[in-house]
Amino acid sequence: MKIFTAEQIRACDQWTVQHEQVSSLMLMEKAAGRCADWFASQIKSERFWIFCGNGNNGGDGFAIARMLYRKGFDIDVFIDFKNPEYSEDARINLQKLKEISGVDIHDFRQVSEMKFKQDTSIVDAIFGSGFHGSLSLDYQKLIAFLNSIQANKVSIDIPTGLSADGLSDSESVFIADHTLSLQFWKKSFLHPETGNFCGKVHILDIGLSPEFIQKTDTSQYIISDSTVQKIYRPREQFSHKGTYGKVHLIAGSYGKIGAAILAARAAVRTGAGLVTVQAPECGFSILQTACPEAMMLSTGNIFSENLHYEEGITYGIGPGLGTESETQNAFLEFLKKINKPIVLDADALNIIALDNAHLELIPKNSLLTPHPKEFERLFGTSANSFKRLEIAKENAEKFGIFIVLKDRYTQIITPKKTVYYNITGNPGMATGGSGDVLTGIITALLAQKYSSEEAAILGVWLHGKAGDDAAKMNSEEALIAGDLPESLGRVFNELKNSHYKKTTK
Ligand SMILES: NC(=O)C1=CN([C@@H]2O[C@H](COP(=O)(O)OP(=O)(O)OC[C@H]3O[C@@H](n4cnc5c(N)ncnc54)[C@H](O)[C@@H]3O)[C@@H](O)[C@H]2O)[C@@H](O)CC1
Ligand SMILES: Nc1ncnc2c1ncn2[C@@H]1O[C@H](COP(=O)(O)OP(=O)(O)O)[C@@H](O)[C@H]1O
Ligand SMILES: [K+]
Repeated sequence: MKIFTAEQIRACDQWTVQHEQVSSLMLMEKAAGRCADWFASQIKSERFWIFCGNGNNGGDGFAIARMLYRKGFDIDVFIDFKNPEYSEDARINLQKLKEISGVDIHDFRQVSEMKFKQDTSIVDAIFGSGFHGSLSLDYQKLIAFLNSIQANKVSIDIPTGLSADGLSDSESVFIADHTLSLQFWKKSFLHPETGNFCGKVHILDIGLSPEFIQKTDTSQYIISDSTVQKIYRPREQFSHKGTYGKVHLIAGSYGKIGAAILAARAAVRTGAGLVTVQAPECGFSILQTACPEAMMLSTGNIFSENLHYEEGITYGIGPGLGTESETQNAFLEFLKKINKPIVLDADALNIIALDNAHLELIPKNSLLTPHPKEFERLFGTSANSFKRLEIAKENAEKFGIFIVLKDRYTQIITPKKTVYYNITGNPGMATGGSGDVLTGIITALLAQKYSSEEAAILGVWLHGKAGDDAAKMNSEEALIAGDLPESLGRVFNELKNSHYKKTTK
């Protein structure tokens, strides 16, 4: 699914009005209808306070107010009495609303004097994708007041004060529990500094032109279920373990053998034909007990100093590896021997980060899976996550590598600077060892002859889905990394079923 800028969304809006049998007023009616249906089916409140601005976001708010009133809800609408200028479609919808005697329209400056009943929901239709600059004092006070109220809060299209494309200049931003975004994801929903204001994002299809969407280029995408279904290949009937590749995980050291176990369990559950763990002997008995499906190769006593290289193996290196000087030397020598894509995580990245020259040793099309701190060690600090993404793009291109930048919405950055955001997963996965599982998953997919790009996209999606399945079983709080490989089976079954549904009657 493509992510468009605010400007592209505006162009899509205009194109739809010019090329399809629909006026901008009808489009607003459709958008408002989808929102009103969502409110009626998802929100328990009997009454709504709807705050409307002077542009089309406000227009959506007026139409939503009318529709919710007709559905039997108690509605109060708040506008800016000091500014009588409206966009054409907002003006028409305000007029329609004024014709309904049961809806009270107030100046928003009166809100703090009004009695607030507990089950009221607050709707923010003040500013949407047309917002720029910062808010005047009156609006800042309004947003501060609304943010201070305990209520269910919903933003239409985008929380007021936020920009669709990145950081905004506004100091005050409406804090929503839900954002009903029209047709598209916006980039700002996907980054921590801005996404925190959106609450849960719901994308409502308002039927904008598929032709425009198809022909308009972008370099940023959401990984949708349909993208993953196209990548996924079910297993072949006449296959054997050799068909599904040999994985070697170079992982674990004294006190961190769990990381190797988690990666190994994930690799066997992701369908690799044969999995071997290269680890120090101190971990052998626990590894062989915890994951008997995997074989072992010794790399030392309590840390790795002697790595084994063989042709035809897919390597995933780093979880719990340690950064002893012997391990550093062994790993860097090992890198020089490899000429096909590998997966590098955790301490493998920390060793590379010790010297910029090490980056040159990474085979082309390899996958690096840093969390933000590891990313900083590799490529330097950045002021915010938008700048970090730009640095990631430059380096992915420069070194011909895929960077899997782990976050709430993990970003995959390709050597061509395309960005894929993953939206599966949940905060339950913020627990030690989740990243080790991802290394096992991606390495197993690479071994099964998925391309680096496919392995990254399918891998992060599967990992997040497994997290969602595990949270359903165990709650986000009680989720532990070891649950993730156990959940993969249900995720694969779902994926396989949707694959066959697409190809059979
Ligand atoms: N994307 C689409 O296809 C559709 C979009 N619609 C709505 O239209 C919205 C975009 O409408 P607009 O382009 O009119 O933009 P907005 O309504 O988001 O904002 C523009 C209005 O806000 C004012 N404004 C902007 N920045 C301000 C600031 N810092 N302080 C005070 N006032 C400020 C402008 O003067 C203008 O009146 C979307 O967010 C969505 O809600 C829907 O009506 C239907 C279809
Ligand atoms: N709030 C969150 N929502 C969704 N996924 C998350 C969240 N926090 C962490 N994750 C995921 O969990 C994994 C954590 O990886 P990492 O930090 O390397 O953990 P570890 O080093 O303990 O294995 C990443 O894949 C990340 O995307
Ligand atoms: K809004």
